[in-house]
Amino acid sequence: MVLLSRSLMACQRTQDLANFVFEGKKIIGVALNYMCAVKARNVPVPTVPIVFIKPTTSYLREGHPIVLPKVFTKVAYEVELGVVIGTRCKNVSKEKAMEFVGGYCLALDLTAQCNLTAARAAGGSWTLGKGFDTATPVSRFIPKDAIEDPHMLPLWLKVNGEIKQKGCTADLVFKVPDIISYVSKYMTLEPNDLLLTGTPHGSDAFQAGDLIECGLADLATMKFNVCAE
Ligand SMILES: O=C([O-])CC(=O)C(=O)O
Ligand SMILES: [Mg+2]
Repeated sequence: MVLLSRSLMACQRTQDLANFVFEGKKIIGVALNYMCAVKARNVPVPTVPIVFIKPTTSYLREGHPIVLPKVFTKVAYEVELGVVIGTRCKNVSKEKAMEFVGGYCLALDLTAQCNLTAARAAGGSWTLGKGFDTATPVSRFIPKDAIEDPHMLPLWLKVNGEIKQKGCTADLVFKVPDIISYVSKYMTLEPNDLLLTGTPHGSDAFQAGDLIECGLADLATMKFNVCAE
């Protein structure tokens, strides 16, 4: 009988679950969407949302570890408010956009920084650096009614018990209706599609063996062990 280490078994279980059916058809992210992150990077404030797509195979639920791909040397955590679309929509105005929200979640937009830098330098896409299996851990679904105002929510992230990110959605450059309205000019949003609204200042690299914990107001917390592929 072959004896497997606990972390190897965990990785294999996660790989089996890479085919998790994500109930939406897409995960859409917005980059550089917190004023504190824009200031920290010393870049101009975006004039339109910087939008990217992550594959649904990157989706991960609590109870399974984040698996860092061998090909990346530096993967960063990014804690984010996730917005779950409730009703199919296209070309919606900012005024009507909130009608199409079904709920929310706490999410991580894990990002291989080395790959992003290379991709940016080449003018290429961020697909691989943000799209690997397990790159989008998400909490349980938070019903829309549980959140009166999605732009007043504190969010935080700890690595091995040490606080690394602390922000508030009041600091978003583009608010939830701005993002829905903007993206829906280009593509139909469908029920359960997930929008990642960007991360506050403080995103940095983590590694195998780490414990990542994060929270959104008093609405959701989640934690993930990290293992190497
Ligand atoms: O990874 C990045 O550089 C951009 C991003 O997703 C964010 O700001 O949330
Ligand atoms: Mg992000």
